[in-house]
Amino acid sequence: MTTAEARADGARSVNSRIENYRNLSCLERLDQAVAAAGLSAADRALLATPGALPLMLANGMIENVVGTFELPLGIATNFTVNGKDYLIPMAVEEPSVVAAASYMARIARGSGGFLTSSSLPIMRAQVQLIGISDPEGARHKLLSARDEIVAAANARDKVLISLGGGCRDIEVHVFPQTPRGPIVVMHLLVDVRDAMGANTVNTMAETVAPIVERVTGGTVRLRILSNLADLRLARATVRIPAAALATPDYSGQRMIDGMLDAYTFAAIDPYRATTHNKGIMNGIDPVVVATGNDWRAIEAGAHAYAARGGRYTSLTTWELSKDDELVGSIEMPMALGLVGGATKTHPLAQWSLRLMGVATAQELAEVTVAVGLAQNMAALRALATEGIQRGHMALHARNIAIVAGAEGAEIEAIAAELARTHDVRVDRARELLAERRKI
Ligand SMILES: CC(C)(COP(=O)([O-])OP(=O)([O-])OC[C@H]1O[C@@H](n2cnc3c(N)ncnc32)[C@H](O)[C@@H]1OP(=O)([O-])[O-])[C@@H](O)C(=O)NCCC(=O)NCCSC(=O)C[C@@](C)(O)CC(=O)[O-]
Ligand SMILES: NC(=O)C1=CN([C@@H]2O[C@H](COP(=O)(O)OP(=O)(O)OC[C@H]3O[C@@H](n4cnc5c(N)ncnc54)[C@H](OP(=O)(O)O)[C@@H]3O)[C@@H](O)[C@H]2O)C=CC1
Repeated sequence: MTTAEARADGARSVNSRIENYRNLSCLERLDQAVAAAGLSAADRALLATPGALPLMLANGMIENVVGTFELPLGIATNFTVNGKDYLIPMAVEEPSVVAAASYMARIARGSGGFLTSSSLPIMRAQVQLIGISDPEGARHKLLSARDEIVAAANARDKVLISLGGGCRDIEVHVFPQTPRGPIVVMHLLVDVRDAMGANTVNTMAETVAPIVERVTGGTVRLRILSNLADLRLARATVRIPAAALATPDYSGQRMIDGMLDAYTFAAIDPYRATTHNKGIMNGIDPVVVATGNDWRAIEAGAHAYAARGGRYTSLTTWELSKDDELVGSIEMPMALGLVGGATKTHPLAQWSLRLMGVATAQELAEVTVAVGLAQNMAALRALATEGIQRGHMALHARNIAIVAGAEGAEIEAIAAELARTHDVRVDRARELLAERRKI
């Protein structure tokens, strides 16, 4: 099944624009999301009841388990990607991330939302070869043995082959001079379908190692995937007319100018690019975590890709179209799975995937980078105008109120006062709490 066919197959009609969502109670938000996404009563119960990850399951996931560590799970609203609406699960500890993504998605849906594409889910596995005096000769021998190597790799994973995946090709990279002598690295290029693919390709790399040694006469050392998944790219673009960005204080054109200046700063300066990309990962990591995927792998791939030209730069680009629209784009590795790893073990990972209604790992990857682009747009918009603190600190104020000891209705009341006076500090929150409790 192609990605497009799978999408049509899994098509369902969701309206991700839920008015007044922020002002509902947690249970009311859950009910609205369950209704909007057509989830079951069991799906509602999974979230409504504490302990979604039973200790017995957690104990089977990692070692020396003593409990579970919970994070808030929020839902970003308003997303339209390729004409289809999505509710986005985001597991994250940082305030203002979910609000910012939802806000930019609201602006973007006015001009059609996000358009995305992706390459096939091809992962690289590396087989390191040492002890060879003629590295170029070894390269040629390996390329001549390509068919045997690919066939041996594919013999290991019948399930993957039956799903249309498998090892497609090899590459050979030569490092003629290293402190340890010449090193040759063979890459297996494997279509891993709907898996993240690490275990899949690692197994293949270990399987073909004896052939690599026999063909070259060298010694194999490492056999492991590369997290620089530069053949497994997901892309998103968004076009925003100036009018959609205007606020009472900033015209749309002034906003675009500010955002383009902010982007250019990230494009030229690695110190700024690192923070800019952190802002992009603010959107991506919460989706990766919520769907049970390996966020270390995604982070490693993202930053290596950002430095691929030998200079660390922005993962997004922002331009002015000839119609004076702001055009944002993102392209980055996105090795996400719908199967494998914790995606099938963690009940909330499965819940999150059902909420999104994604049919393939490619669709998940594309929606996830769209969230990253939205998040970047939010940060640029805030930074280019009023600064990050007003919007972010107003939401962070609730954290500060909790740290100061506020409970129940006190939390919103103290947070509102901290935000109103632009004085979001724990000692101020303690003063306000003491005053309130005296009354
Ligand atoms: C925070 C906002 C959105 C407020 O912005 P605002 O103008 O106060 O928002 P609003 O009250 O006008 O609401 C607009 C929409 O935002 C959403 N929204 C608004 N508030 C909520 C809320 N409480 N709960 C849920 N959704 C919320 C919601 O979608 C709402 O529309 P509605 O659906 O209501 O019609 C804005 O100031 C913003 O986008 N700021 C940027 C925040 C941000 O980037 N946070 C990330 C943390 S900072 C960081 O780590 C990264 C950084 C910044 O360093 C990266 C970089 O440097 O590039
Ligand atoms: N450097 C890194 O990033 C590393 C990461 N990891 C970890 O590896 C895990 C991910 O590995 P991964 O290989 O995805 O997981 P799994 O090995 O758990 O799952 C992949 C397997 O699932 C089966 N499968 C069933 N349906 C599908 C489908 N539709 N598409 C593809 N495969 C399907 C396949 O065969 P079959 O049924 O025969 O198994 C496939 O080999 C993560 O937990 C990650 O943290 C591990 C090592 C290193």
